[in-house]
This record gives sequence, C-alpha cells and structure tokens, in this order.
Amino acid sequence: MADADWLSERGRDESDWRGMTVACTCVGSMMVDRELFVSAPGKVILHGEHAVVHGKVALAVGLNLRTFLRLRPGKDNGTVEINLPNIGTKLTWKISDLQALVPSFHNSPESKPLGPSPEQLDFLKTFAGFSNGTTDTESLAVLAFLYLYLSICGQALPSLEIVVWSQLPTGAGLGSSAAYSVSIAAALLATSGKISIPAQENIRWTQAELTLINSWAFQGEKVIHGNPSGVDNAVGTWGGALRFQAGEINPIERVPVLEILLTNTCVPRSTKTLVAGVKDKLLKFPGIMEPVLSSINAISEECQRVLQAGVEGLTIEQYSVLEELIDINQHHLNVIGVGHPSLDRLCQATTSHGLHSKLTGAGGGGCAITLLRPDIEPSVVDAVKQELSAYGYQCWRTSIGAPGVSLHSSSMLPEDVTRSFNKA
Ligand SMILES: Nc1ncnc2c1ncn2[C@@H]1O[C@H](COP(=O)(O)OP(=O)(O)O)[C@@H](O)[C@H]1O
Ligand SMILES: C[C@@](O)(CCOP(=O)(O)O)CC(=O)O
Ligand SMILES: [Mg+2]
Repeated sequence: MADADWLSERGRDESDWRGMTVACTCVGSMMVDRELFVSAPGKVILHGEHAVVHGKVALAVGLNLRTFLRLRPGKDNGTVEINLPNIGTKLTWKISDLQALVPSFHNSPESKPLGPSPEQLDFLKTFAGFSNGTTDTESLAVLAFLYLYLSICGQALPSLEIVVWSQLPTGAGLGSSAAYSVSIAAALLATSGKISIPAQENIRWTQAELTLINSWAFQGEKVIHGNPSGVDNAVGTWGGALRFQAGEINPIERVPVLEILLTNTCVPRSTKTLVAGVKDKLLKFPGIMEPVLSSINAISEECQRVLQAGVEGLTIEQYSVLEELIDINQHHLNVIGVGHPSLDRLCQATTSHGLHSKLTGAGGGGCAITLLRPDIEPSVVDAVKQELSAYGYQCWRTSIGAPGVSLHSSSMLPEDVTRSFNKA
C-alpha cells in the first residue's frame, strides 16, 4: 500500500475540490502529440453500499489514494499498448487488427454512451483470447480498456501507449475499478478531442465535460461490475462528498472534517460476485430483504442530516449517533450476506477499544472504516493498529474528501507515481 501522506496534505490543502467552475483551452485536432497525465480518486462509502444498487441512497466521499494514468502517442504509430503494473499486465495490439472491430463498437459522436452488450463483450473476449466465462482481474481490466478505447476513439483509432498505476489496492472496496475507468475515459476523451485539455493543472474540466467522463466511466464499470449503481464513478469524477440515488448525483457542499482509520483485511473478493449474491437474496426473500435495504436507506438519510447539522464541528452527541449508525449498518450488511469473518474480527478488535467500524464497498473481505473522534488518544489508535496488523491487516489513518478527476503536469506528479511510471 502506498504512503497516503502526501495526498492527505494535498486533499486538505485543495479547498477548491467542491467548486468546479473552469475555463479550458481546447485542442483543435483529434490527437495530442504530447504526454497526458490524469488521475482519479478512490472512494469510501459511508453508508448505502449494495442498497444503492437497488435504488436506495448512498453517501460516498473521495479518498486520498488515487489512480494515475500516463498517455503517450505510440512509438511506431501502428500500435496500442496498455501497461498495468499493479496487476503485471502489458499488452500490445496492432491498430489494423483493432480497426476491424470498430463497426461493432463505434457510437455516433452525438449519441449518449451505450452500455456494453453481451455480444460486444463476447467479441472482445474472443479478440483478446480470454475464455468466455472469465472474470479474473486481468481480463476485466483489459476488456474495460478495449471497450472504452473502441467506443470513444472509433472514428480514428489513435496509436497510444497507456500506463495505469494506482495507489489503491485492487478489489478491496475502495473503488479502484471506478478510478481506473474514470481515468481511462478522461484520457481517451481528451486525446480524441471530445473534451478539452485544460491549459493548467489547477484548471478543471467543465460540468458538461465531467458529465461525459462520468457516463463513459460508468460503461467501463459495467464491464467490470456487471450491474454497478454508478456511485463509485461519480465520486471518481467529481470527488468531494456525494449523495447518490438512482443515478442522481448531489454534491454535499459542506461536510465536517471526518478522520477515519481505513483497514484492508487483505481478503480478496469480487464486487461483481457480491452484488450478484445480494440480488439473488432479494429475489428469493423480497419481504425480508427489502426492509433491510429500506433501513440502510434511512441510515444514509440520518447520517446526512447529522453531518449537515454538524458542519462547523460535530458535537459529542452527534459523534455518538454516527457511531450507532455504523454499528447498525454493519449488522445489516451481514444480514444481506456481504460480511466476512475477517470483518467480524476487525469489528471486535475496534469495539474492544471503544471504536466503531463497518465494511466499505462490496464487503466479503476488503476494507472497513473506523470512525475516529477528534479527541481520541494517539495511544488508542496505535493499539488498535497494532492489533489489526497482528491479523495481517493493513491500516492507515486518513481524512476523507479528495478532488475528482484531474489533469497533471509531469513535474507536479508525486514521487511514487513518477517512480512507477519510469519503471513501467
Ligand atoms: N490499477 C489497476 N490496474 C489494472 N486493473 C485495475 C486497476 N484498478 C482496478 N482494476 C480493475 O478493477 C477490478 C477490481 O474492481 P472491483 O472488484 O470492483 O474492486 P474495487 O473497485 O473495490 O477495487 C480489478 O479486478 C481490475 O480488473
Ligand atoms: C457494492 C457497491 O455498492 C459498491 C462497490 O464498491 P467496490 O467496487 O467494492 O469498491 C456496488 C455499486 O454501488 O455499484
Ligand atoms: Mg469496484
């Protein structure tokens, strides 16, 4: 896990992550002839995971761990290369071979992004040499890339070299799939002239451009998740804190500073499988499961109310309510079948120190959040961390809220990112 310190600082310093008024310099041509660096944040779901897939409210915030993408024009002008060092994948295709796929993918420039059809996915699997029912890390990442590349750039396939490297653990509940899809969508839209390339690092894309990035990233999430709600790609695009329900994205403009302990149980799991499991349960026991999802909805509503009432600083009573909501939701998430013994152990360990935790993201292992009150003794946090590390878990203290998708200049990239790009 990368050290998140630089980003915690950056997240705190960037007071503009909620304001998105921008002025951009547009590129006239269809292709850029220079490097582009794009990044998108991971996310933490405070409340509403899984329920949000079924139309309930989720509250989610950007995380100070990001996925970075470097795009360069291809060396020989005849190939596309995707290099994914986190998962040890590096693949190259000839543009002439990819060109044959274009008629099955390309949308007209005016049309809205469309989701991948089963036929298109089968087509891509055959092209990339993946077997049909495959759901492994590499094939999902490669299929999502190819889907976005062919759909966005279909008019004139550019020769490119792309490296994507992330500070996020993949498949741990922190929205790495969405950060991956958002950064690829933004880079491909920019390089094909469908959105501008802001002239300076501190200038953001317009709302219309962010909306386009988000809707393409959602299609990438569909390739990876099957049936995503869209909350993760919305946070990856806009950052900050969002209330999300049935595709409606409402930024929460002011949120009190919240400190959390983020813990990765390092138990691998697949969002796609867990989401499908909840759907099966809901179909099997609608009368039992629907009230649980409604209760999770009410938890999200109550949490939002408390956060907005405590914008200037949460009171002790408000912290107590937030802690109770965390406990109730963790029980609900167990009921809908997305708990795991590793998460039970984590909750027991933090409870024994008076702290409250819940899983975040799809569950089944992966990550959990533990709320830290501002007056907590550092010795308590150290003791909890020590206990969790003894289980083989990784934990780090961070604050929530981070900027959404961003363009960078090479000189402004953090050291760990530059190092990883140079090695790739
Ligand atoms: N940096 C990355 N490099 C390659 N693939 C990635 C990267 N980040 C995410 N992915 C893709 O996203 C998948 C993980 O998505 P998911 O199961 O939704 O977990 P989460 O979004 O919680 O990390 C991986 O299996 C992989 O296909
Ligand atoms: C379980 C869910 O609510 C969140 C999944 O997040 P992640 O992929 O585990 O980071 C699914 C979704 O909203 O699409
Ligand atoms: Mg995901």
